[in-house]
Amino acid sequence: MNQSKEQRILNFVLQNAVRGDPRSVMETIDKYCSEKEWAMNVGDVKGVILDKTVEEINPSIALELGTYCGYSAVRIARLLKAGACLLTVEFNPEFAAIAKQMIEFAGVQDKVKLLQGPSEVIIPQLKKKYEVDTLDFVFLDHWKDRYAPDTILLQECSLLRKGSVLLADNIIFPGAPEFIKYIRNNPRFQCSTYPSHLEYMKVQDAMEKAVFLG
Ligand SMILES: CCc1ncnc2c1ncn2[C@@H]1O[C@H](/C=C/CNC(=O)c2cc(-c3ccc(F)cc3)cc(O)c2O)[C@@H](O)[C@H]1O
Ligand SMILES: [Mg+2]
Repeated sequence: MNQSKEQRILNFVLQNAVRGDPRSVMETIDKYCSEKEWAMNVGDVKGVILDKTVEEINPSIALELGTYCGYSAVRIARLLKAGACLLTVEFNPEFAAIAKQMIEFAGVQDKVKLLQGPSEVIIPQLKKKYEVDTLDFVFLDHWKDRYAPDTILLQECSLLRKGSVLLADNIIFPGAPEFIKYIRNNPRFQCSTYPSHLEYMKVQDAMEKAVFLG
């Protein structure tokens, strides 16, 4: 049975990146996906916006929705301080298995907990099963029609506190119109937009930052 694109990306990293070096893993994925096969990683351009947001918040506990191959999990985890943790949620078992290997190869496994399952099941489990109090940072990069319902669910589960920061990928392309409508008209969020470009393409995209006001 021939390999999936995601398996080819992982193999390229295992053969070309430096084990234990997160930046080398990121650069190797970016190289493969810009030169050989496009894939929906946040990428090196929007990745800088993600980096700056994570560095600004310096989160103790972060959540990512949509692990995919683990590119942004590695990107976020490499910036986390000692003792900080990224919880990343992925419901596709093949992608979860690939991401697990990617995260371990990069050497950030001690900072990352990969939770396999749909976000609407995992989010309500975060407090009791995963001992989360509130989240400092949430990166939304899963199915775009899930951004709004999951943002509502995070509030219903009391997982946001005054100052919690959400960062959403792809609000221009493919777009997340329901999320934008919800979040920009919601007085409990302070929103700002970061225009950028779609990963590996000369196409406009943007990220939306939303600070929960409590
Ligand atoms: C049930 C909730 C739920 N729970 C847990 N895991 C979930 C989940 N829903 C989804 N996942 C996983 O997350 C990832 C999906 C991510 C979805 N991302 C895009 O669709 C996207 C597309 C483009 C683009 C496509 C085509 C173009 F032409 C241009 C751009 C660019 C981008 O940056 C993009 O992020 C996969 O691993 C899913 O298994
Ligand atoms: Mg994306």
